Amino acid sequence: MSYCSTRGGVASVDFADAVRMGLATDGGLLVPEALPSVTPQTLGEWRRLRFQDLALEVMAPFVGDALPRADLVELIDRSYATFAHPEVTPVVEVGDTSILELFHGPTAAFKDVALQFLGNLFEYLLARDGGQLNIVGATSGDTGSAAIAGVRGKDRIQIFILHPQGRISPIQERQMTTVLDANVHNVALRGTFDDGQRLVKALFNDLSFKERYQLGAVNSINWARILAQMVYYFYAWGRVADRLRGRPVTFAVPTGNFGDIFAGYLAKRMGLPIERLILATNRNDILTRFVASGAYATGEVYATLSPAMDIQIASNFERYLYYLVGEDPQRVRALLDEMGRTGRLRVTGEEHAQVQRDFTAVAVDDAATLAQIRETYETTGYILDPHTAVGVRAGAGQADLVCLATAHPAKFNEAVREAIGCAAPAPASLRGLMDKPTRCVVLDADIAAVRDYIGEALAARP
Ligand SMILES: Cc1ncc(COP(=O)(O)O)c(C=O)c1O
Ligand SMILES: N[C@@H](CCOP(=O)(O)O)C(=O)O
Repeated sequence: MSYCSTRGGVASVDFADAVRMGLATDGGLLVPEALPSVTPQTLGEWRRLRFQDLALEVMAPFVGDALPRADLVELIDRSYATFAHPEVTPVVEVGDTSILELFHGPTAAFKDVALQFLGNLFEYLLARDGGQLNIVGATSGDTGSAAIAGVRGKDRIQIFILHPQGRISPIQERQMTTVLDANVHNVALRGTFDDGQRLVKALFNDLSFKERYQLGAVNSINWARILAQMVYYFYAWGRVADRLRGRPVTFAVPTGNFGDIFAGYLAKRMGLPIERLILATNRNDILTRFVASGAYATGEVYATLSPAMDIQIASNFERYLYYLVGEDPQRVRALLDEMGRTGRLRVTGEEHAQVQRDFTAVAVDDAATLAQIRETYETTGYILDPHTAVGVRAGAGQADLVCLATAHPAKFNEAVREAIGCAAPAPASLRGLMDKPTRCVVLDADIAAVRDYIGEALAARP
């Protein structure tokens, strides 16, 4: 399997190089040169596989010859052994809604599904091929701690995580800043998540800096993130397939950077019978407006009760554009140039009609988020986290629905308390964090400040 860039400047890269490259060197995002198809017969065989065996089947064609199959098996088994649930990502019935629980990993959010795997994959590639990796990532709260948990204490890896100061939940902040391993560097940025993501991309686009410091990516710009996230769409379908009796499934996906729902989109393109993908946003509704109007136009970022989705520029939107315009890199470049010049881009009427066939988009504000947490609790006793509540609300009334539960509610107990008057019990991984010592620096959202900090931190290493 080979990978190419959405902007046409990189081609024929194998899986291992795609993972190491992170952002493509032409500024685009790496995508498979051809997507494998899954036949109904294969789906039938996959239906009853346990999560780890299914992960192997889904991932193997994308990994190709870059890793021996036995090594991939070992990586997958080790990555999911850290999950607290034997099924890894179970589907539970809550009233008449199926909830795909993605929060049983070490940091209690869906990011663990990909980042436990990616951390082990980086370690494997470095041990096999040599070299060092200096990870630079941006987080709106969950990627950061999951990435840190994936690589803390690992040889040959340093990790720098930028989070927006004061814009993530207290628990999310502590999950990162209480990790005191020498290879972990937390930065609170005076700015928004979008500022952090812009800086990370600027550092990757500075090719001499990227090469000199051997930068690696843990955000969903890294293809391995999307690949690992595809697995649970197949898994969830397998869990509900008997009940559906041949009807296609609909997924509701709380969306910010568009990585999670994009994985579902690719699963559908591969042949998974998905009727609708419901794109659920909070008040930061740039994607919802795009689906409604065909115009993607940035606006102000609002702080909401689902802060991990307080995002304007969704990284993986570029990957979707690539498929929407018929895998034409020139067209992708033209649309992105328009975006760069004017702050907005517009697709054609025909493309817009396709967008509306691909997604149903719903924006859910904080009041409706709280109402959903309350309603679900009162009718079923189940506590939703605010991001999941956005998805459940957006999917209300849809038949054959599976909602992705992207975080454990105890990560957002301020919102949970406001909704139901009590807190969600915390899993062991979230207990005691507020009493631990922390380490973090505060920087301006300025490329020179971040570049200097990384250079100095790496120079100071023994
Ligand atoms: C809890 C939670 N839900 C949903 C999302 C949105 O996912 P994505 O950015 O892949 O669209 C995020 C952040 O990515 C998150 O942390
Ligand atoms: N919501 C995310 C934002 C980063 O998204 P990613 O999927 O590209 O890593 C977070 O929690 O950090």
